[in-house]
Amino acid sequence: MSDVLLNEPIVGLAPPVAPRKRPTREAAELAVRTLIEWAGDDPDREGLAGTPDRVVRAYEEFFEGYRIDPVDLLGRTFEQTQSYGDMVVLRDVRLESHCEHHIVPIIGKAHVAYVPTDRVVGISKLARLIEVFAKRLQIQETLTAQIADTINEVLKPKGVAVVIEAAHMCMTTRGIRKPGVSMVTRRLIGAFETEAELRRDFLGSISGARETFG
Ligand SMILES: Nc1nc2c(ncn2[C@@H]2O[C@H](COP(=O)(O)OP(=O)(O)OP(=O)(O)O)[C@@H](O)[C@H]2O)c(=O)[nH]1
Ligand SMILES: [Zn+2]
Repeated sequence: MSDVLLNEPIVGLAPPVAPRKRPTREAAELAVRTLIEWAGDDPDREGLAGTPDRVVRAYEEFFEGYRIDPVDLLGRTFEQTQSYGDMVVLRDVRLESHCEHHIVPIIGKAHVAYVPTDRVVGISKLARLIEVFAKRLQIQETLTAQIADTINEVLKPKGVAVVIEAAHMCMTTRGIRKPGVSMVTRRLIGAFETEAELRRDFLGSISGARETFG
């Protein structure tokens, strides 16, 4: 099992939208048709006739994160009426992404925590933020860092922690073919990095974390 520690900033915030001009839908469908032919099948047979259209529509869902601005998403915050100063944890958020090397699924879960200052964010926005970065071509380290860095830069909390545990289908269905392997990445910022007790509380509060991290 890989356990990658990401305490040094390795990436800045990802651009909110893909920087490149998109090719046309027709060009994308033609590319799928080429891959079908390359795989050895007939793209004109009945069962495959609608497949380029379906694949392009599936890609729109898989990669919708390029069209959403993560900073904008976290922009709406609430002022606290009481001064809640403890951590807020969102755990076991289902995560579906695609690896940038093979474009096959990465499936797992994310745990996110932050210690608010004077403003809090709607918890659904944290789950949406995970989606925005997951619905792009990723490696798990970058995904983990982008989620944590965005929360840190937009909310400016006392601390942020992100842990992702995921299985990479490029390791289970092809290549080395090792089922049952999870990759675990984490990024701890601010109080989660400097305060051992807070870190322990967080790791203890996420399912499986105690077992994984000791
Ligand atoms: N660190 C990291 N590696 C990843 C991630 N997703 C996939 N990989 C790895 O990326 C590597 C790409 O290696 P390459 O040698 O270029 O590709 P490949 O020939 O298809 O490699 P194999 O998967 O070993 O067959 C592989 O070792 C994958 O397991 C990820 O999120 N983080
Ligand atoms: Zn891969």
